[in-house]
Amino acid sequence: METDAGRMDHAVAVFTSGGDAPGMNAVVRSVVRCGIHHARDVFAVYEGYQGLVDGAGKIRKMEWTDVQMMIYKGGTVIGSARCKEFREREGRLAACKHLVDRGITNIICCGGDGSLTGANIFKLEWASLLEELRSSGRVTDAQAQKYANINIIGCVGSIDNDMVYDGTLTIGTDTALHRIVDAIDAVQSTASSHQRTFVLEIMGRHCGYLAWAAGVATGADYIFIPEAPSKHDDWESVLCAKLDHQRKRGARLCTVLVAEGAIDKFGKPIKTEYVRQVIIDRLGHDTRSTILGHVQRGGYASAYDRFLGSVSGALAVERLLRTKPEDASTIVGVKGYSVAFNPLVETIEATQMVAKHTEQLDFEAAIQARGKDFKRHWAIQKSINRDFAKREAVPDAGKNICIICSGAPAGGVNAAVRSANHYALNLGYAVYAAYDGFQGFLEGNIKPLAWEDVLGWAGDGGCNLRCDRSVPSDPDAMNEICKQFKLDALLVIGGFDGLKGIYHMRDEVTVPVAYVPATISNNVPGTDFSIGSDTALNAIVSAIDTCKKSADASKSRVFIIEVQGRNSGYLTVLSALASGADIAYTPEKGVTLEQMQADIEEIKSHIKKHNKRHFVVVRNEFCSPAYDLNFMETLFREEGKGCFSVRTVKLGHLCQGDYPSPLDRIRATTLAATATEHLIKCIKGEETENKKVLVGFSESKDVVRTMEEACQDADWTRRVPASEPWAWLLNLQQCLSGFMDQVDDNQEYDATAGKLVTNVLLNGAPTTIKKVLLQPEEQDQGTQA
Ligand SMILES: Nc1ncnc2c1ncn2[C@@H]1O[C@H](COP(=O)(O)OP(=O)(O)O)[C@@H](O)[C@H]1O
Ligand SMILES: O=P(O)(O)OC[C@H]1O[C@](O)(COP(=O)(O)O)[C@@H](O)[C@@H]1O
Repeated sequence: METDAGRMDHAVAVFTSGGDAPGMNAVVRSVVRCGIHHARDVFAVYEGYQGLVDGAGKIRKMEWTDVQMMIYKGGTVIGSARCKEFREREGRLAACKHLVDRGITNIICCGGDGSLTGANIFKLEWASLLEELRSSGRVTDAQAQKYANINIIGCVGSIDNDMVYDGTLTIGTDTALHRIVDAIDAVQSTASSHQRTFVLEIMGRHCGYLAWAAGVATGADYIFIPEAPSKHDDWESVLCAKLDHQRKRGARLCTVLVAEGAIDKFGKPIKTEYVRQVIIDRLGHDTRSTILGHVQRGGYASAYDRFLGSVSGALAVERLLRTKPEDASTIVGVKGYSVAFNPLVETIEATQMVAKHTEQLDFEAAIQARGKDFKRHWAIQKSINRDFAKREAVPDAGKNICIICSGAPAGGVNAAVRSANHYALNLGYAVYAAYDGFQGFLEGNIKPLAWEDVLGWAGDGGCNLRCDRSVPSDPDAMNEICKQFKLDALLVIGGFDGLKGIYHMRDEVTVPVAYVPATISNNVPGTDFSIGSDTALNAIVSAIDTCKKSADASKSRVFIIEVQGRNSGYLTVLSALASGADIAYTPEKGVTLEQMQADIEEIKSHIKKHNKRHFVVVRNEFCSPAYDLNFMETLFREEGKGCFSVRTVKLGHLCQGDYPSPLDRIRATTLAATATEHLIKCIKGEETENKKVLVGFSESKDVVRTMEEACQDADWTRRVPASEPWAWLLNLQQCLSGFMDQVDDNQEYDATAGKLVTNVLLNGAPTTIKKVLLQPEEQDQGTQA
């Protein structure tokens, strides 16, 4: 059996297969660059399995520069196809031969469950395919021995988010949500003008995730999904009663979403046109329908999908390097900032079970099999949408919850307020709003917030309750206001300073308080994400895309782009990673003159050796107390010595974004509902211990944490958590951009846990890495992009 060291010279191939999904290009880019980083030959297989079967020019060796300017694009630059031949042994035999000829035994397949099933069949059959080729003389004995094993890793590319696995979203889902939510926002504004009802069909043959998520993000009134049809025989009456009620309470429009594969409880398909006709016939609403179709799969990739594709591709390469012949194939799943490798066969089986349960009309099993979060999140959506006028009598009616927005505006805050408001009202609790943050609260600027008041807030940017940065510090004053307004609980939505205030008064404030983190800086301890950070990332990434394209049209230009974030480099690192920027200067690492000079020299060397035309430096507003944007511009221009031109952009408050992103709306809705649920438990006396909590995310799951737990590693002076879970992504960004500075390689890959959560990319001496990154052009001059 060959040794690990012996396998180091085997090449890696990456292909995209099945339905295309935005973010696939980020996977390809990441695999190519990480493979080269590890001194491997990397091939891209064009047109999915068809390329493997056809061989020849469809399997191309990739160089560093071949994957430039592709991260932002939708679809897949290397093509995808549905290939009949690969379903037959003859086709797979041809594929095996083409791979052996090129010394490829490491495969990364980015596709849906069909593609990954094909990959598994290929792996299981590999030995017999090889033997057939050897016995017929098409490969030599030596080749058969050398390439006796094939390693396969899957990355899930599918806009449907239909994989049942340890991983939050599949690649492409978030971008599809951007397209869907944009379309629904647009439709809602015209629908509102004419008081219309719109029925929209959303993709998802077997999976209702897109319809659910789009519904939550846009505040849709009714959602049909395959896994959870209405329990009523006559769903038409239920739908119409709901829409009628909405209208009578003042809603100017109604939105109904129908997943492509929606069915009723008898398994009969629910078609968009039929729904429209029912609404016209029974309610007489002016009702229109729109089938969004392939628009949902197209367009530029969202920031999250670029992040997801980049991390998945890199970690797939890392995993391949450590795969032993006896290891089963795995699928990469990303949750928060950590990665899980899921067993391929079991994952696909679990995924297919959902469709089977649905076919058998066992919907309880279907929604359970989707994963427990889905069931819970579906229930949250239903609670928010429930018709509160018809609610059963609630013992705690007469209790009041007050919402306070603190800090700076962040995309999704209004969705959080809407969610908390509807959730609480539907359970019989009155909701109050404090205007102008804690300042307003302490001044008694508090008013009831009616159900109708927050209509349309799911997609609103800014902060409709108005926020301010004051930090509360007087618990007596807080208690006095609660007493005066008969407030039984507080829901605070905001950034670091509000949390700090609540944390320090936690024992003195008498009412329960739930804190939902919301700031674009993503600097709140106790959570992986804060509301608003995804909107900000998308705004920044889109601005960098524009600058990159402008720079690419010029001859050798460096853009230095300053982003917000205060003492947190989150926005800097994540936007650099997602946009394919070259250099990221963060407050955590700081920036020295020496570092900038080294980077300038590196830029010059890239221009000479790789003929690269543009460079992007992303700097955080606080990355250096001494070297501001103007200084950097002067330094780069002066030391560039005419080799490149320099332009600067200070994004400032544009980082806060305009309309909140789908992810922020969904995160906000879920967190606020979970927080309100917790407050209600406290009011009811069901929760007696943890009455001051932070409701945030851990590995993308919503979690309720005590203030002590959440704030245990808060650095109160720098206003950041002492350990930032995303910190290792700077290493990945550097690896993928080819600009690596001095790195620390102390952290280890945890083989027992099967998890890669550290800077494993940096194993090996930094100087060697740098050299490897610069080698490809020198090795093979002929393959420029
Ligand atoms: N059981 C299988 N055996 C061999 N190849 C398969 C199998 N299932 C799918 N494939 C290959 O994967 C391709 C894409 O699969 P498909 O189900 O269409 O898309 P997706 O990957 O998006 O689920 C197919 O065209 C075929 O080439
Ligand atoms: O609007 P202001 O008060 O000038 O604040 C701008 C700051 O607000 C933020 O957008 C968010 O601030 P926080 O980090 O305090 O939540 C920062 O990234 C930025 O520096």
